[in-house]
Amino acid sequence: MSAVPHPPWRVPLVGDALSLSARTPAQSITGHAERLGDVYEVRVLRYPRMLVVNSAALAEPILDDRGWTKVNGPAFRRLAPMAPTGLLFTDTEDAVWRLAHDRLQPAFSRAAMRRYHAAMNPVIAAHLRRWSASAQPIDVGERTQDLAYDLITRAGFGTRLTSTQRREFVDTMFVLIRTTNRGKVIPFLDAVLGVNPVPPHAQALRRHVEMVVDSGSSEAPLTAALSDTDPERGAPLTRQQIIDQAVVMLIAGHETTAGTVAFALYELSRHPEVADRARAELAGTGKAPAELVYEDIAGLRYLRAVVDETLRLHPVAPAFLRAARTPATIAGHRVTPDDWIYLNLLAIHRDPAVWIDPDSFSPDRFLTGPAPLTYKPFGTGARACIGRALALHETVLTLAHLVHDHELWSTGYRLDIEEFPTLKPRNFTLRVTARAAVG
Ligand code: HEM
Repeated sequence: MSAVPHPPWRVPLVGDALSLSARTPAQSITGHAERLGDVYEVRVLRYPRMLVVNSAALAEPILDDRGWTKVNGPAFRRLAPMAPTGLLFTDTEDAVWRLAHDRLQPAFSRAAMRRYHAAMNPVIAAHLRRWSASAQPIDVGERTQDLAYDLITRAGFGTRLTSTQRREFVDTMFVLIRTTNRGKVIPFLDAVLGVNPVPPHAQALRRHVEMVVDSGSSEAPLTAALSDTDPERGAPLTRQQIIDQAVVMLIAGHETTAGTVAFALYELSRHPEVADRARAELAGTGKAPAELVYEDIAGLRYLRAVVDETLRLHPVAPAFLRAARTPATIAGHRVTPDDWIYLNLLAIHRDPAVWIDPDSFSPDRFLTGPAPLTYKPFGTGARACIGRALALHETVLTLAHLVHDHELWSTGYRLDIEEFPTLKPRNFTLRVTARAAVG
């Protein structure tokens, strides 16, 4: 059995830390693929050995929950103390994961999606009016984040926040991620110290989340699901569990969709012909975006393909981790249940064995048949994203408003991807004007 390749500069005790960028870990892990191939090993300090899987063929069997299970890597481990029972952080075998999952499921049903749709439409229209009222190019990262946070608090919880309150949450979250991410200063310092404290900002963040939950409307899907006590779904959630789930919903439910809308805007601004086709599709509905009802969104197949293609090229959650349930092999290399397997979507989604011309932005590829099994921007199996339907609906609806009512003007931006920890275009600016105002 041959040795598994690894990045250059491996150092005793420190391992491969010198070959990884603490600022852009996912991109630096991917950067080694060209030289090291479809599978290679990364060792960092006392963390388990990690096998990076870059090809669709090697990834496919690992997507099967029967042989493989989710593990939480360093990023999740650092964030877990702020919401210990949160859906994202608990083990599948942990009873609280099943309980919270079953309680939250109705918040993503078709009936719930109809409610989100009705609540989201006016919020999106109001934000976009402000985008196009700006004479200057807008900071897309800031604007998409503000919009996505407004959407999840209003449509999900029925809580109306001021822009200052929204800014406070987003700022606190950034500081929290930055301070828990001490690895950005000294890579993987947590691993050396073996500590995982609850930083002071976590208290401020939890207080904000408590306010969102307590001022929510019982009609709103997430508030209703979290406070539901139907014994059919098991024990009611405790106050701590409710706040933990709300922390996860508010963070996972806005960071990711904001990044996806931002990447879609980046691609649309570079491909005006794609924006024109999406516009033509919308014109075919005979309705303005604000008049679209929930059922109309499923008919916007081209716009949905734009979102699918955006998430293929720019999976905002760039990887997920698995471990073998029993000893197994990957490309002839033995792995044990203690190893971490890093399913690298940045590489798997561009595997030339599966995708024609993989680096080009071509939504049409999603119109010709089902996506390959290894297209997994929302993860897989029991631990796949619970918010997938909401995220897709929200992104398509936002883009519908954007392309129908606005013109996008490139500022010549060159893509630079930030990891925080989800991906987004760094310092991306764009000019957005109302279409009626275009002369
Ligand atoms: C484009 C937007 C989104 C993307 C790309 C995305 C991606 C993902 C991925 C890849 C996972 C699996 C992580 C793993 O296996 O370790 C996940 C899990 C999760 N996502 Fe999302 N997500 C998005 C939006 C949302 C939204 C809108 C919500 C909630 C409102 C949400 C809530 C969650 C939760 C709670 C989990 C954990 C599920 C569990 O472990 O049972 N996500 N997401």
